[in-house]
Amino acid sequence: MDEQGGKNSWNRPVAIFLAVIAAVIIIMVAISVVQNKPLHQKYKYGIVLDAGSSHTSVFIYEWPAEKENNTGMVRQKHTCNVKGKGISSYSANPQGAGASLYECMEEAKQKIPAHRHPETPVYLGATAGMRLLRMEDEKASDKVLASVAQSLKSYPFSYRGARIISGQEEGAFGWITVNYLSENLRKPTGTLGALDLGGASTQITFVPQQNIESKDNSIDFRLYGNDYHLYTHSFLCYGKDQALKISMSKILESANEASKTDPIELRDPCFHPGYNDSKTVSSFFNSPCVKEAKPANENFVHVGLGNWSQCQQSIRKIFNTGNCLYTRCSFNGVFQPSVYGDFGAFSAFFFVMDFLNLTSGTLTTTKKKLEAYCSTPWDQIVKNHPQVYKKYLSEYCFSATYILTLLEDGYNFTSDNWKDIRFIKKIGDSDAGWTLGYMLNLTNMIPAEAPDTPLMPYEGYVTFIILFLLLILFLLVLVYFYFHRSTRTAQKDII
Ligand SMILES: O=c1[nH]cnc2c1ncn2[C@@H]1O[C@H](COP(=O)(O)OP(=O)(O)O)[C@@H](O)[C@H]1O
Ligand SMILES: [Ca+2]
Repeated sequence: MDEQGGKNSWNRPVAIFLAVIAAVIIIMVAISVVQNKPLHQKYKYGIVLDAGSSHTSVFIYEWPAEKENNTGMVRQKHTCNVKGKGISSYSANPQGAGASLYECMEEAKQKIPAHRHPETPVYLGATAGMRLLRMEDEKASDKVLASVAQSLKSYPFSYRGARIISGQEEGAFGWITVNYLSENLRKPTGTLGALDLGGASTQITFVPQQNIESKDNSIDFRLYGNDYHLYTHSFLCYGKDQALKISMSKILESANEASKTDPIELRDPCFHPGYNDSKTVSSFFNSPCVKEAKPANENFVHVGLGNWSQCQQSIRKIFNTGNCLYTRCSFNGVFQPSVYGDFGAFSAFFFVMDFLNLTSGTLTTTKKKLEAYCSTPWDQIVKNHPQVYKKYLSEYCFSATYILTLLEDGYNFTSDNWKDIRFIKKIGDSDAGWTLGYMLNLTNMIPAEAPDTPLMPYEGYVTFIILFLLLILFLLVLVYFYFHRSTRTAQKDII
């Protein structure tokens, strides 16, 4: 009896003690696991309106509420294209600019949960169309901005301003967008240059290897603890729509001098053979980019010739490659270091090259394909693409020739580094463009210093806790057997 009693008096309290410890640990761990579980993912939202020269787009972004400062966390949730032309086209009717935003802003109200509306920032940035309007008529551009501001304030979001952004901002924020989306910013690996082609301006931004000789072209950022020294330039009037106006006005001027016919015939190598359309002179002598004297005749006939190499010759005339006061220039006396690294080419660079299936291939094969395309008769082109908006369709030969000339003769890309240009629309779910970078900057979502090591994700945390629990149980079992054995040894010794 004594022996039994001796064994029990050792084992039972130890077993009870260990069981209590195990129960307490299990309960604590269970509470901790339940408490740390993200209830359900909470999102925050931001809205940016890209008021471009040709049209306005509304971008809605979303990101997990607790992860604002991590790279790659913000994604595009929705886009809406505002009906009609860009806001600068409302100069004679400014109220129309604000009213035009109605449908897309109503859509934004539907897409963003109502309880988030008051804290959702909304920004409008206007680009080159409004820069040109401001140059021509500052009062009119102020009225258009006031009209869109008034409209945006009438929505339940947090209005944060409507302004004309500078060319440097447009270039730099495009660069931030593509590098944020490619998750290049927290790694020591290289960055992606940004090439943006709009209707009224074009931007080039990259981290150069050479010194930046003009301070207007230099922008510094400190992002996630890394310093970036960027080269950027925005060429006003060198978007594809303004470039077409300049190019046509130059051909028209010489046609006007030579021709006695009325209306004048504008024989254009950049349009397809068989293309023939009556146009008015005022429809393109209506921009501060066009410097040529306006011909007296109001009407002219636009006749296509479909000659790619002549087209390129005529486009070259709009790039002035002399007069460089620096060690190297792109054109019009603008300093540019040699292009370096990979580039993402987006917006109209993508629309045009994608439509013509020219997004891959060498510079030589690209030129060959384009030559064949430009010489295809207009009726054949229309037959092949019955759905496509005729204005876009008629201009693709010009636009693509312009793109090749800008990249090769303007920015000095060569057949060797042509492959470094990637024509892209999106990275992941989000469009490449300046809007995302603009919002990230204004909401301080890219910190200058790298955030502390991110918290362990929930799944990792659960695994860690389970392993910890197994280890504790294993130790308890070991302790139990240790006492069990020492009790038995003690009993044997007694016997
Ligand atoms: O599907 C398309 N095919 C060809 N061009 C397009 C398409 N969608 C948009 N674009 C062109 O892209 C350009 C966009 O320019 P945007 O309106 O952003 O001007 P900005 O950036 O100079 O202010 C315009 O020239 C527009 O015509
Ligand atoms: Ca644009």
